Amino acid sequence: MAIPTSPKERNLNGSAAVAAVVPAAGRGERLGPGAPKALRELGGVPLLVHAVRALTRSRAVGLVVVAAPPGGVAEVAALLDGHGLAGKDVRVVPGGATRQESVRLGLAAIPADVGTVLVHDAARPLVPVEVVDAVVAAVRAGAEAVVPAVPLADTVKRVEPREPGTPEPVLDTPDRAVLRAVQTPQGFRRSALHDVHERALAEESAGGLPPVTDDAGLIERFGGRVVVVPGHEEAFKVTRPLDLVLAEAVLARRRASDGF
Ligand SMILES: Nc1ccn([C@@H]2O[C@H](COP(=O)(O)OP(=O)(O)OP(=O)(O)O)[C@@H](O)[C@H]2O)c(=O)n1
Ligand SMILES: C[C@](O)(CO)[C@H](O)COP(=O)(O)O
Repeated sequence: MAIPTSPKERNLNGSAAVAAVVPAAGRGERLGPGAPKALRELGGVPLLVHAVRALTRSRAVGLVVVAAPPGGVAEVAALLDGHGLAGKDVRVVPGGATRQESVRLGLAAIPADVGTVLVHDAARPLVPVEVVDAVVAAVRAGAEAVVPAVPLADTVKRVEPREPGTPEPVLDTPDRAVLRAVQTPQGFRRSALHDVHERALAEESAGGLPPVTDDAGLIERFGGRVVVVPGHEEAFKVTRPLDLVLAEAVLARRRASDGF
């Protein structure tokens, strides 16, 4: 799949019109023992490189800030340069102890005049560029926060959690028609995302709420509005070993159809 070389969109002063934060500092415990998940390979290439390439295929994305495992900034920067991303505006900063903190640290490295920010998991290596562009378009059309999502294939039940292996009482079965499985990149008006991360940080010192699992959750927590746009089944997150098997199959199918 060729990466278009069209010029990136810039603001009047030449800065990136859209910037993306890629939280990549997780350990990947659910994937099993090994390197940090972002550095695990898919088709011989680290997941992080696939994820950054997926973002840079969008003409709109002019800057990518990667939140790397703490202590791994130089290694990640060298890795990205070694995979043909040296010419792109890709910066690397140390991530944090949670995904929320990693995003906040990545956001802090984005110039103040960038108006639209994406947040995309390094663990979602195969997101099609059409999803990236659709999220950007929805933010540009006025949405404060936008998440790509897909309908659920399984029924979902709310339970009373118990220790692993102990049967869990079912509380209810939400109507699947009103549920969506949320993906990334999530898109935001930069000011909105910055404000909610700062508010969450301020509340943390006062024993605030637990970290959110997605950035749109912070917008909701502080009363903002989030809208869903269609995601894509290939934008799944590599979390467990079977996900890597699926990702290899998807990548092989793409390479076969693209002739390389
Ligand atoms: N402290 C953290 C934790 C997670 N992430 C990133 O957030 C994304 C989604 O998180 P997840 O899939 O949970 O990754 P891990 O935390 O690495 O996985 P696990 O929970 O299995 O350890 C990943 O790209 C991960 O690198 C991060 O930047 N900083
Ligand atoms: C942000 C996310 O990918 C949306 O589904 C998801 O919440 C990340 O969860 P994780 O446990 O940090 O992987």
